[in-house]
Amino acid sequence: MGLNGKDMTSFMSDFVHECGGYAVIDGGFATELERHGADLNDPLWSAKCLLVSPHLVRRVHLDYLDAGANILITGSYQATIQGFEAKGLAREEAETLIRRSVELAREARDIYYDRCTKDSSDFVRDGRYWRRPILIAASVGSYGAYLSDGSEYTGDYGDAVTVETLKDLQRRRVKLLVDAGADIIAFETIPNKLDAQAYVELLGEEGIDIPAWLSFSCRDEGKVCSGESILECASIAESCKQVAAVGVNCTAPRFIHGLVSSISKVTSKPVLVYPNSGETYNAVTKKWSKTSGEVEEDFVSYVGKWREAGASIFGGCCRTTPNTIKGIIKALSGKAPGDNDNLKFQETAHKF
Ligand SMILES: C[S+](C)CC[C@H](N)C(=O)O
Ligand SMILES: N[C@@H](CCS)C(=O)O
Ligand SMILES: [Zn+2]
Repeated sequence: MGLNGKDMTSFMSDFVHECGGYAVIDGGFATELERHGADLNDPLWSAKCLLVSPHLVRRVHLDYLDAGANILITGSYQATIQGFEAKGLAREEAETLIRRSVELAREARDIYYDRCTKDSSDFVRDGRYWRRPILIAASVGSYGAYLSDGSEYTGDYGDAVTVETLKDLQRRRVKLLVDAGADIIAFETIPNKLDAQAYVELLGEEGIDIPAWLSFSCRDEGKVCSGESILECASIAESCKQVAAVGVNCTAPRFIHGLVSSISKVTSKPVLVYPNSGETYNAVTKKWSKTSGEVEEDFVSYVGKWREAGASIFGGCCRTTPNTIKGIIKALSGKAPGDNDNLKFQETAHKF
């Protein structure tokens, strides 16, 4: 059964509360697939693994649950019907793979909970059963992600692309992700206002009955990748009651503090951040390289500042790993996952 508008708006603030004041997203999904040996030099990028190595997708989700994440982002970032059809798959097969992305994350969550129940020393508290709240966020990469030319970092789609073009790409895909049992839609790495506008319209037009978040890729402390203002983009998200959180992902850590401060000025929704490592992506070679002349401070050392600026949901994007997530949790809680005292943060809320 779906949520009503009011519940959708408060869905993530309720979840953050349930988690103990802040929630932790996973880290780079594609990055962890590559660490397990996947070759993602393909127009489908990480979505290739839904087709050729679904066991690895489940494995990566489990890696992030073991690291302590409260939110798993599915492997559907670049999984589109059109993208799979271009590979020669039938429409039905494409739709099955898109649904499968959510099912694999749900399976990982079930395996994780099952394992926790069996190894219950971390699971029983004051004689009662508790389990860490875990959400499945269905990734919807932007139109630029589908193009597979790195334009999620420029926001430049050319004049021929309209809001209708973007909605047509995403419409069926979003419904499949919802029907497969996602808890929330993660519209992510959004580089411009056009994409944001399309998502907000789509949520209303299609009567999507689960909440969504909108997360932008940004070029500096004040602008999304297209050069448009983060304030204007965040305001589009703020205007939609189905949007339960707004924030920034796949952006260099050094810009996040300023971006969170700006976003916090125009929204009462929870602000989420899951930056990348600060490296630069080459869409031709599909490889990352260190940005010349820039030295990133340790990602984790920024986390406290992001929290002070108003963020309450934290994770990592490209080139971050389960270790990054463990570091984030340590920075926020002062303890590593697995420490018993950490139950306040890690194991709150859900009572069987
Ligand atoms: C977030 S980027 C690194 C994803 C990959 C890109 N859309 C590509 O296909 O090259
Ligand atoms: N959820 C995607 C985002 C890419 S920017 C991933 O982590 O691979
Ligand atoms: Zn990323």
